[in-house]
Amino acid sequence: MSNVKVGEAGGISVVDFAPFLDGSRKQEVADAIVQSFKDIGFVYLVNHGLAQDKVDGMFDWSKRFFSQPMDVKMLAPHPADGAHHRGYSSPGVEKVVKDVFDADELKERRAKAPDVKESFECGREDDPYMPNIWLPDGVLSGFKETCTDFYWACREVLEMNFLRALALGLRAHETYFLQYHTKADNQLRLLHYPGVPVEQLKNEEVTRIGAHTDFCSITFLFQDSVGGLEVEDPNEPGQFKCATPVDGAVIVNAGDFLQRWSNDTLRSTVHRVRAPPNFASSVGMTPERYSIPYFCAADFNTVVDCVPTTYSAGRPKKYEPISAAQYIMERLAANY
Ligand SMILES: O=C(O)CCC(=O)C(=O)O
Ligand SMILES: [Fe+2]
Repeated sequence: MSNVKVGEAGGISVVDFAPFLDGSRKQEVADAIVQSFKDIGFVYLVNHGLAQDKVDGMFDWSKRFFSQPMDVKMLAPHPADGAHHRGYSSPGVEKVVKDVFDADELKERRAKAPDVKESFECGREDDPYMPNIWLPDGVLSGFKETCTDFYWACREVLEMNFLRALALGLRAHETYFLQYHTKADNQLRLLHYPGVPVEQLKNEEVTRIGAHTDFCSITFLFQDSVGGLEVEDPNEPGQFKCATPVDGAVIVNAGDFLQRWSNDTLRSTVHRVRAPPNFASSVGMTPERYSIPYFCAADFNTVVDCVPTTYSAGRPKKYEPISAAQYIMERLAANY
């Protein structure tokens, strides 16, 4: 029988998700995913179930959105308050950092090397904490519908099935994580990295996205063919490997909340976006790049304790129970 692990990119396993979806080899696929999350915190999934034309369609709309003049995009402005993460952020507004909670230090770092990217964020329509911020009716008609449709497709096809696999791989009940992800407190993010001089990226005058970890439970990431995503080697801190684009694959990674939830069994690994590998040593401009992360969080107000199979007398719990809201709000507020 063929292997469920069908390849590797940047030291990260490429796993065929089809035998999970059709039920033929669920445990085997689940084990391969969890092994990769234990080793490096990332996994590529092929045959993940989300139709390629849906993904392509979302990228097309993302390009249409970002190619609008600034005054149009600013009709759906991200609020100044970083905790309300919706709408459009122009280049340089957000600086993704890790463990910087001091406002002055954040300001200093942002001034030194702005993240040269623009983004658009949305969530479920009925989110009581973070209402969506759309363009006014009649402006770029179809954009909202496409985002909403893609949001729910990621929820139903990717998140629901992946959470089942994760639980099985951790030898918990298959529905263990589902019971904490009932509300779809997720976030769809469209990202555009404009072309910048390679030189400026190399000497870190500007960054695309600085080294960081995600803070939710899991992230699904679609990237175009440009490249530049790098993942830290957990065995060699400070060394990054290229997570090169793999045709038809979605990259999945564990966030800080899942690492904590799994009592540090699964890793939330530092990653960043730099110049694409084939441009790293040349002069001129890097091509622009588009990516689409989909962040999944546990129900905001439900307190979670460590996954029962991840602690024992010999491996005690390292963390107190916490809700996603408490955890995420602290982290979000620090990024703005
Ligand atoms: O653009 C990418 O490939 C990575 C984006 C990312 O890491 C993030 O938005 O958290
Ligand atoms: Fe990230």
